[in-house]
Formats: sequence, structure tokens, C-alpha cells
Amino acid sequence: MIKFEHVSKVYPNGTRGLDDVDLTITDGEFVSVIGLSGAGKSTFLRSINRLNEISEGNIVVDGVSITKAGKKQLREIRRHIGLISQSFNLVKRSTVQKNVLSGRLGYYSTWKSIFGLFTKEDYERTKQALESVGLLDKLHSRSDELSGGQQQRVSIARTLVQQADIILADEPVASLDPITSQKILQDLRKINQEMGKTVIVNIHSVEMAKAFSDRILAFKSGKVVFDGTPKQLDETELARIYGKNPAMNQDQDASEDDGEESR
Ligand SMILES: Nc1ncnc2c1ncn2[C@@H]1O[C@H](COP(=O)(O)OP(=O)(O)OP(=O)(O)O)[C@@H](O)[C@H]1O
Repeated sequence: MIKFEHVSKVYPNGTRGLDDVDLTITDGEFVSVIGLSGAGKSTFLRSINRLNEISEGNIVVDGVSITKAGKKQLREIRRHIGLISQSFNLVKRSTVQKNVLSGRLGYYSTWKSIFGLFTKEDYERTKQALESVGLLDKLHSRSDELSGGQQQRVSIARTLVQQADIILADEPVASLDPITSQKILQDLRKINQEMGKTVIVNIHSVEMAKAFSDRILAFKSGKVVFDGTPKQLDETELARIYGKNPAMNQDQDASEDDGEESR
């Protein structure tokens, strides 16, 4: 369970990234986070594993305050939180196997990590994780030989090997074409439903947020302005979130998708 208790974040330049966010995400939820660019989605997501230090309030993950955690405790909490990002964050020149195995690093002391002393079980977990994302045949391939969608699957497999209970996905499909984006979201949904993992996804496409989520959170100027089911997210709510004609919002989504496609 993730609990935000009146959380605010003010950046050094005075920008309010989060403004009094107070909510709970329960285990096994699939939550999409939407809102205009600059609304606070990344700030919200990256506060959960404290990549982002908050200015006020408290964030509790599985009963432990990550806000107040010391170094050792923070490392322990972070073991349970996987992060997937738009840029995949793989070591491009390394093999798929090595990249996925790196999900185990949080479980080892620094010297073991440096020498890459992984157990037989770790290697077995790596194979299983790759199998579950349909990439076992790429085990020994170099990561930069894979397509964007395949690279994103490798980063999903890495969170599985990490045995993370919570998966944070910061715009995981922003650099992928619409069809591949659908497939990646399907993978995340499958992991959520079959393994019971909590998945929180920042996403620009309202359509995809509606198709894959149990719950949608919308941010505007750091505030949560919508918190409900895909069904509750109607035209009126969309107008409130995006501050304009919802029809235009759909256009914006479409053109954004086009833009991503041509990248
Ligand atoms: N390091 C920073 N220093 C100052 N302001 C920042 C910093 N990071 C983010 N901000 C500001 O905080 C606000 C929220 O940013 P955030 O990146 O969380 O938005 P977002 O909804 O994820 O946007 P996008 O969809 O473009 O990624 C924005 O006004 C942004 O300019």
C-alpha cells in the first residue's frame, strides 16, 4: 500500500510540483496518471521511490515511511519498487541477460555487485522473467540489437527479477508506436493481474489510460483534480483536467501519438 499524506513538493525555483496530494493506492491496483505536460505526473511517480525529495507531508510504502527512512531502510524499500522509464535505461552494449540480472543488484553487498556474483537461482529467475515477456530467445543478444518495444520488455523483465511488488512506469510508451504501446501496456496489465503487482503508469494517452486501468488519477498544477474509474472519466471531467474542449484533447492525444511514432 502506498499512502500520500498531504504531500507537497516545491522545487528550488519555486515551482509547485505537487500540491497537497492526499491519497492511498492499494496493493494490486493498476493506476494511470494523466494530465497536461508539467502537471506533476513525474514528480508524483518519482516521489514514491524518493528519487524526488518532497517538501511537505509523508509518503508511506507498505507501512514504512519512505520520507523518513534512513539510508539502509531506503535501500530495502527500493528493492520492492521497480522503475520503468521512457528511455528503457538499459546498458546498451550489455547482453539482455546481464541487464535483467542487474535487477538483483539491490539484494547484494557492493563488492558482490561489482563482481557480478549472481546465484544459479538468479540466472533461473532471469530466464523465467524473459519467458514471461516473450523474449527468452534474446537471452544472449546485445540490448542495442533489440527494437524499442523489446528493450522496454527487457526493462519489465528486470523489475520481475527484482521481485518488485510495485512497478512505477514513467511514460513507458512515450517513444513507441501505438501498436507496440498497446502491447507493452498489455504486458504490464498481465503482470498486474496474474502476479498481483501494483502498477502505476504515467501516460499521455487518455484512451490507453481508460483501456488498461482500474483507476485514473489526473493532475493539474500539482493537484489531483480527478481520482476515479475509467468510466467516471467523462467529457466534463476531461474538460476540467485539460482546461479545454475535450474533443480537442482527443486531437492532442492523436497528434502526440503521431509525434512519438515519427521519433
Ligand atoms: N528539477 C526541477 N526544477 C524545477 N522545476 C521542476 C523540476 N522538475 C519539474 N519541475 C516543474 O514541476 C512541474 C511538474 O513537472 P513534472 O515533470 O512532474 O510534470 P509532468 O506532468 O510529468 O510533465 P510531462 O508530461 O511533460 O513529463 C512543472 O512545472 C515542471 O516545470
